[in-house]
Amino acid sequence: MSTLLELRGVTVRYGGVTALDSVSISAEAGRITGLIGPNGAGKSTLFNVVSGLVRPRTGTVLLDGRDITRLVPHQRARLRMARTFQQLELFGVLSVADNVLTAAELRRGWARDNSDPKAETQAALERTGLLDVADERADGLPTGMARLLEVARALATSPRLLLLDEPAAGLNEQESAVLGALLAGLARDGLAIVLVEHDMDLVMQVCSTITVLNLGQVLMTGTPQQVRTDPAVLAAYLGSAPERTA
Ligand SMILES: Nc1ncnc2c1ncn2[C@@H]1O[C@H](COP(=O)(O)OP(=O)(O)OP(=O)(O)O)[C@@H](O)[C@H]1O
Repeated sequence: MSTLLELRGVTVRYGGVTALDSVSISAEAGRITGLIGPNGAGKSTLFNVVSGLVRPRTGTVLLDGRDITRLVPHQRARLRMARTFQQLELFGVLSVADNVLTAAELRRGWARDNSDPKAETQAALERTGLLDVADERADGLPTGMARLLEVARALATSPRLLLLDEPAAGLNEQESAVLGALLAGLARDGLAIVLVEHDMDLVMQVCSTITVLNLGQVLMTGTPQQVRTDPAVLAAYLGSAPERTA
């Protein structure tokens, strides 16, 4: 598998707070890379650095070997990276299908190919199991489906890198399992996925590699099994998430 995304020595400071301290992490095509850590560890900041919303004080962001550190967000999106947010960012009054179509049309606007936004929308809805609710208003969806819609919208831009910020927040066990199966399938199709998630069962099940951040630093990078049993990780969580699944 080839490395698609690489961060090298990325440091971000907000005033006196070091949100990321010389962080290096990579994500490969065809794999789900987990990014976990206690609240305030720097996970959202790292996503902001990758998507271009925050410029690092030092360090480099590479996509497919190309230095994209200085590109602004829309330039990066055109390089086919998509992101979902912790807070749902749907257009509530639009239908499920129109939420996805909006993204597919945006993509059509910048991509120089003859993709059909309607067909892309259909495919994304089918992939995420939302065809049956295509005509419903987005703000009427239960949380589980709304999270899937966020993923569908990201998929409609035909990404090769997908950044997911807590996609399982508010989902029950069964919905998380559906999401996990969807993400595993997307990775099998070649997508590089970076998953920030507090649902440790999901993270441990679908990720091939996990990086643990704590107070802006990489505590460790390893397989789920290595992370689950690492004393420093357990200490950082002070008896919370990871060891529950051990
Ligand atoms: N815009 C900002 N201004 C000042 N400090 C910030 C800003 N954004 C984040 N921080 C600080 O940077 C650190 C990292 O925050 P970040 O939101 O990246 O962590 P996180 O791991 O995503 O946390 P959570 O799991 O709670 O979402 C925290 O100390 C946070 O208070």
